[in-house]
Parts: sequence; structure tokens; C-alpha cells
Amino acid sequence: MGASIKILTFLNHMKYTRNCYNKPNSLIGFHSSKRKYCIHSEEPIENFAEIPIERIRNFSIIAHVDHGKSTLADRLLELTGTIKGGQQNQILDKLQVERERGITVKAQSASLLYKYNGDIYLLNLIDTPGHVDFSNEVHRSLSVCQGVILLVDSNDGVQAQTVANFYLAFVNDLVIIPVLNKIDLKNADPERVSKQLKSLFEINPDEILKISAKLGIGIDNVLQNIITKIPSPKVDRSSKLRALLFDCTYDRYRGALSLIYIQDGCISLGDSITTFHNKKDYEVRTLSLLRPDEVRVKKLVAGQIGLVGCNMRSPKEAHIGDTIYHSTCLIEPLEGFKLSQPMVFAGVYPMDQSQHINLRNAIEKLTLNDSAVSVELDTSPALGQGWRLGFLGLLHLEVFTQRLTQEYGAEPIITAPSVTYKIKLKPTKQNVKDGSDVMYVNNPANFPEQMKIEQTFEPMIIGTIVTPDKYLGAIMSLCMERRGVQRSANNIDNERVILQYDLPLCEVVLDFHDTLKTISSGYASFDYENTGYQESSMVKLAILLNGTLVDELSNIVHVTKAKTIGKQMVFKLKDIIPRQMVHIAVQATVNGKVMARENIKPYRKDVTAKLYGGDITRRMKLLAQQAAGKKKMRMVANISLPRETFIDVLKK
Ligand SMILES: Nc1nc2c(ncn2[C@@H]2O[C@H](COP(=O)(O)OP(=O)(O)OP(=O)(O)O)[C@@H](O)[C@H]2O)c(=O)[nH]1
Repeated sequence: MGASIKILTFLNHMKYTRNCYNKPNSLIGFHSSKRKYCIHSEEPIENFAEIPIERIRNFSIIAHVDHGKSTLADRLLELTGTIKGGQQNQILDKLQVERERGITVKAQSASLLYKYNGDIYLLNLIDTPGHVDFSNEVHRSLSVCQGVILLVDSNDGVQAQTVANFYLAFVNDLVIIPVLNKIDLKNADPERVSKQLKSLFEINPDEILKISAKLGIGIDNVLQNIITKIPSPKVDRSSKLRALLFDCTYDRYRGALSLIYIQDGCISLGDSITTFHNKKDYEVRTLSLLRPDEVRVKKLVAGQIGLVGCNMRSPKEAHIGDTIYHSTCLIEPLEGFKLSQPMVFAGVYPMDQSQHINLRNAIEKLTLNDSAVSVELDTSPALGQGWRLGFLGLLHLEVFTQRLTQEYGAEPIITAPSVTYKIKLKPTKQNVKDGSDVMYVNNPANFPEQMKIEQTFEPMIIGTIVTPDKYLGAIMSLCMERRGVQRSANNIDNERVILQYDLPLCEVVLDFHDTLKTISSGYASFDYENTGYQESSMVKLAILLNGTLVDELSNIVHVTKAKTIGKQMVFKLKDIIPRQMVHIAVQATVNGKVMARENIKPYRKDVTAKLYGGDITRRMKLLAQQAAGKKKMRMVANISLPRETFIDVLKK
């Protein structure tokens, strides 16, 4: 989300939007059109490049998770004759992981042709994910759009991501078409949800479209609004080529395929092009429009979105946000876009080192398709060489590792996730001189010794929660438990409340969302933004073997097998531990001082130890907190994970 919006409190958001919407030329300045339109594009156009700029519309569908984006995309594809009716549902959710989980994780685009008032229009649609962990996909998509459809479930009403997405579109100066979906549902209450949109965003209820994407009701009206409300792109076809590389996929035969938005000029087969980032030259081998499958074309012109294949062999050559231009021309690069920084980090290692190269290739190719993931080399004494990957959240981590397995056949071992801490070291002559007194650590193994640390800072977020008011008490307790500080609480209508809390990121990335869903029977929704670092005091947990500190528990990659038996978590330690009687203990320290220690039993000769995962960590934390005389502290080791997650991660 843009920097300006980050610093606004929710109340400021309100003030800000009110002011803007009161302007006569507000973004949602609808004017009724009496023009006739035709449902299908009956005459397929041979040459897409001939469609004038005035008849191009680039738009995205944004919404909270499950509000029906992909279903609406299906109907738009059908109604414009791009696909036949009755095909597979959620056609733009192409990945196996998307189909299995029923969520969109990857923005997909499709070029549709639609005949309106006798003219054929080219509509470039981008279907975006709804889950907060994939907000980067929304950011990127919006950078090539002039308008959005803000879709809201008329039963669920406005949710946390509706709010986040609205502001995202708003600060990007995009035209917003508000649409209420699922009006066919028995409990749908479009009037109530319209009032929410009015009270939160000053959207005039008369301007809100009401549809059922599932039953195909009101879709023609959506198409008509796209054409009449969203402006055509501001591009120049007579200028030198400038194309924004905004997404990428890897094709086994054709190398990296770049999804580009042509800002200026045109690009043709055989052209010699250069990427601004690494100044490498390529020949254009293939050009395609996505409908939604590839349709080869000879030329793409300004205003269009298409796929270019130019024999980029290494995935590293395609930089998201890069500008592509004709090799012989001098150009100013396009602005690109600011992407969110990874927040959750985990070690990824091959099962054994013989699989190292395969896993490396898989990670390289997949990060090409998911530019939000950061990659650094990492080494573990137990697992050898691997990587430390950064993700936008836990679901992002899960989806990425699932894709590694499903799409590339890799079987990585994933360590427990952690966040990045900022550490101010005690000053020494050297570190003050060379400025190395501040360090960022996202790997528990690299945490400096406590005696060297002056202050530890942890990443904070501002969380937005939308909930029916009957769950308010439970949600406030949860936020307090997670060391949250309330910023605001406002009513959206008679039943719903919107809350804002400052929370430590580490308390959120792991099981916060799941717990919130559980205590609100699934009705509360959550979204968050990074707000920087804040000082923290913490309990550090470590494991002791025969009295010697072996490892932080979070770095429990020394475990080869883990399974649950009843409430117990049973894991088998790696053979770095001698096959003899061992004493295992967990120790909690605060600022380097041992506050609590507890033996774990039983163990067997085969070094199988039994740990009550969640219980022991909670108990240790409590003991350490009491000993330190503090009420709320956090643990540096990630063993406060819900047991299932912990085990899931270990199993991989
Ligand atoms: N009754 C009803 N159900 C709908 C309608 N539109 C979508 N759904 C259902 O709502 C669920 C979610 O729809 P999707 O289209 O996958 O939602 P989405 O917003 O793309 O979800 P994410 O990609 O996960 O963010 C599916 O079960 C759809 O069948 C509608 O108009 N009426």
C-alpha cells in the first residue's frame, strides 16, 4: 500500500475519503448511459493491434477473499464469448494449489473482446487474489489498470480486505466500480451492505451494481459500466517502445515468458529489445494475448497487455518492474512499482544434498512467477546447504512450498518460520566506526549472544479487523493476549465494528488469523500493514542435551521425523546426538539470564523424545515472564506455533 496511506489512522482514512468524495469529479463519478450494447462480440477481430486506444479498458477485480472475483471473471469471459459457458469453474485459477485450496494466489490476466454500441472493445481483465498474503499481486496488477471492480459479498458485507483494497485503488487514482455480489443468497442484504459502503467510503448507493456472478445476473451491466466509467489508458503509440514487465512465468521450452503492459510504442515479432535493468539484448520470438490461453499475435501496441517470449534462458534475467525497449533507442525507464517486503522467513533445504541442484532450479523458476519471495543462501550444520526464503505470510509460505512440490517435484525440508528482528549491539570502537552496530536477523541461528545486545526491536503492524459486534469481547482479548494496543474502534453499521490494533508481527504471522476465525465462527476478517520496528523484550528458548546448549528450539531442523500421538508430539532427533542415554531439557532465558529450565521425558535409547509441543512452550514462557517480573513478553523461538502448524512444518 502506498506510503501516504500507511500513516493514516482509520479515522484519518475516513476524513480523507470524505473530502475527496465530496469533490464534484469524484472517482466514482457515475453518469447513466442510455446507449445500447450487445452481449457478445460476434465478429472475432483478426488484428488486435488495430483496436484504437479509446476502445481499450484495463481493469482489475478486487475484493475480500471468497467474495466471488474468480466467478465474476468466469461470467465476463463467457459473456464476451472468450470461453464457452459450462466450462470448468474459476477458469483463471489455473494452478493446482489454487484449485485444491479454492483460493486465488496468482493474479491472472485475460483479454476479452466485447461489442458495445457497434464497436469492438478490448477489455484486459486481471483477476487478483483476495488473501492478505498475496497483496503484492494486487499491487502489481493495479499498476497497469485504470479502473477496478470493487466486489463485495452482499451477505458478508464489507470485510478487512475490502477496506484495504478500496484504499489501494483509491491512492492509485483508479476509477472504482462498486459491485455487490451474491444477491441470490437467501441472507443477502444488499441494502445493508450499500449503507456500509456509504458510511465507510462515501459511495452513493445509487451507483452500486447488484449482481449474482454465480447465476449470471447483472453481468451485462458490469460490462457496460467498465466501458462507460473506466477511462482508456493514457499511452502513446507513436513514441518509442516502453513496456512494463509486470509478471513472469517459466516455460520449459521457451524460457522466461514476460507479461508486459505496453505504455508507449509497439513491439513486433523479430524486434531486437533490451531490458533496462541488465541491459541485455533479446530477439522477440513470440508475442501472445491471453484469452485466457495464449493466442499468438504478430504485434502488440500501446495500451495492450501481452506475453513476450524472447529466449530469456535464465529466470534471473526477468526483473519484475523492469522496462523493455527497442535496443537502438534511448528511453527513460518506467517507474515500476514498490513491492511489499517479505515478513516471514524459513529455511528451505533439500532432503539430501544430491537434490540440491534440482531444488535450486525449482526455487529459481518459481520465484520468477512469485517475485514477492526473497532468497538468500543458508547453511545448517544438520541439513547442509540450503536457502533462507522470505514470504509475505504463513499462507504464502505454505502455498510456495506446495507449488515447489506440485509443479517442480521438489521435496524440501522447511524449518519453522520466523520474522526479522532489528538488533542494536553494544557499542564497540569497531562497530561504531564502520556502522555495524545495527543488524537485522531473520534466522534464529544468527541471533547474537545476549551479552552483546543493547536493544532488540521487533517488526510491528497495524491490523484492521472487521467483525460482528457479538465477537468483540473475544477479539479484544485475543489482541491483548498478543500484545496488541488498540488504535480505534468504530461502528460500520448496527451490527459490525471495525477495529485497528498495533500488533507485533510475530504474534500475527503464525496463528492469529486462524484463531480469529475460530473465535468469531469465521465471521471476522483481518488485514494488516507493516509499520516498522519497536523495542521488544523477549524470552529466548533453547534446548539442552546432557546439560549443553544445543540449539534454539526454533531451529529444530535437527529433527528428522515428527508425528503426533494423541496430544503428544513425538520427534526423532538427528544422529548428531550420540545413541546413548541423553538428558533433554528446555531452558528459557530473558536478556541472557536463565529464568526457567525443565527436563523433558521420557526418552528412549533411539533418541526419540516426547514433547508436549504447545504446552511446554507456554509453560516455559509463563515461568520466564514471572521470573522476569513482566506481564507480556514474546519468545524468540517459534515454538509458540500452534501444534498443527509446527508439525506440518516439521513433516515437510
Ligand atoms: N450463491 C452465490 N455464490 C457465489 C456467487 N459468486 C461466487 N460464489 C461462490 O463463492 C465462492 C467463492 O467464489 P470465488 O469466485 O472463488 O471467490 P474469489 O473472490 O475469487 O476467492 P479468492 O480467489 O480465494 O479470493 C465459490 O464457492 C463460488 O461458487 C454468487 O453470485 N452467488
